[in-house]
Amino acid sequence: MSSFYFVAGTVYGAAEHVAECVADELSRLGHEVQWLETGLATRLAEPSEAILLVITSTTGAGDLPDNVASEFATLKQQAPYLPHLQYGVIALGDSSYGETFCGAGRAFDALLADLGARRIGERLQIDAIETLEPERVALAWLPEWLSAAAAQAPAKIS
Ligand SMILES: Cc1cc2nc3c(=O)[nH]c(=O)nc-3n(C[C@H](O)[C@H](O)[C@H](O)COP(=O)(O)O)c2cc1C
Repeated sequence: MSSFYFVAGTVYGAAEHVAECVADELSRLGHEVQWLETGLATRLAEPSEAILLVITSTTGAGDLPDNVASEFATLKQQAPYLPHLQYGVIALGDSSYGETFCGAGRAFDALLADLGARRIGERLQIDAIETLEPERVALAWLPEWLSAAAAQAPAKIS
């Protein structure tokens, strides 16, 4: 069994639904999921075997959803060094927004990398123009991401 921390940023619920579907699948596979809604910087700085999965939509002009914006700001301000942390990112967006496409997911990815964390696999970007069922895209991506996790973090995936 492996442990995953989940952070879900959402405005209208699509990213939250994706996160719930992915969490259900990880639970079904026997893994443990812990949702981090507050105290993100403190929890991530603690030594842990948990792998972080950030699932977030983008709002405004490349902005973070309100429900994760202050946690993100605190993480950036406290800037804990996170070399023990491995993470993945599922970014929901809409490519018709042009340069701000999936901006919130990209911002989380860049901040975590700046803090010394290591991303597992590639960031998944789900375009609302291409699918009405983002959870299907995420669930199709998950096995490959878990394989990458097993290759990159064998001690953490079992
Ligand atoms: C007001 C508004 C602003 C948005 N701004 C962006 C944006 O800048 N970049 C982007 O990629 N998607 C943008 N989107 C698209 C959403 O990220 C996308 O529809 C996503 O699936 C919504 O997920 P949610 O229901 O979890 O919030 C925007 C959507 C709305 C309604």
